[in-house]
Amino acid sequence: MTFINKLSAAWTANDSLLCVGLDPDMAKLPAQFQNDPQGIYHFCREIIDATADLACSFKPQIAYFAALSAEDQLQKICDYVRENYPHIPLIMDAKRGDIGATARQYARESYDRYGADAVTVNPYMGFDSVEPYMEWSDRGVIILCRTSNAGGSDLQFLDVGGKPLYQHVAQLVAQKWNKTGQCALVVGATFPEELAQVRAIVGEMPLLVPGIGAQGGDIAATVKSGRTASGAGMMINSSRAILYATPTAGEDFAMAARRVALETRDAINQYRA
Ligand SMILES: O=c1ccn([C@@H]2O[C@H](COP(=O)(O)O)[C@@H](O)[C@H]2O)c(=O)[nH]1
Repeated sequence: MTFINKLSAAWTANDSLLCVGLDPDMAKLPAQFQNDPQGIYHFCREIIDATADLACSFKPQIAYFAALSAEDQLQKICDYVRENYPHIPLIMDAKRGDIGATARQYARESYDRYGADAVTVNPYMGFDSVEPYMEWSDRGVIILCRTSNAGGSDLQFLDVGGKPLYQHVAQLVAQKWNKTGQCALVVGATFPEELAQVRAIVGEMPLLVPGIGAQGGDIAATVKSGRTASGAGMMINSSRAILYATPTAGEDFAMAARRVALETRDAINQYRA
């Protein structure tokens, strides 16, 4: 099954456009995980179990693991998702970008080592830096387009032949690079007008949309701007707001994460029609 088909099935099975981000920050983990050498794995596993029926995808951000030399734990987390929730797409947020020969090694890392269904990549080095990822024909290639951070405007808003660079990237990917139908784009929830522009350019192409939750993106505006005609088409990511939800009376961290994931999934669903 291809990444796009798996994603489409997960949207339907869990009635969800919510992508649960796995960004384990040691300083924010509950105390019991801070003294455990496998604490990152155990924490993420509980988050995954608590939210798997509410998510259309899981997105580990590789930096949080690499910074702590915890790649072994990332590998175990990926194995755990594939074994226990094989119908939920796993997106490796790596934002890689390099010459073709090196790109192929990065693709092997995400697809073969971690078994990810899709990986985020940077388009700045051009098509020959993205093409190697497409050799894995059943996997997804999610290309940065209009990122959620304010500084993204420094380059992504530059005028390129009468339109901003991010629109040029959207057009290039939709019309030229996506020959195999494996591509998706990253567009931040913090820029709903640009999200609508990208949707108009790319048709039904899936969009990974970070920026709700901790970054403050508006859910209603995000969904209205980015949905497809069928009310899907997006993986709307939230990481810190779910991972570090403050427990209320009688809850533990995983129950709190589930509560916030459920509220977020349902808030998104309100605007899909
Ligand atoms: O434009 C982008 C691209 C990627 N991200 C990543 O998404 C999550 C967001 O985490 P929150 O805690 O929900 O803010 C994180 O892994 C980023 O690296 C992004 O925010 N913006």
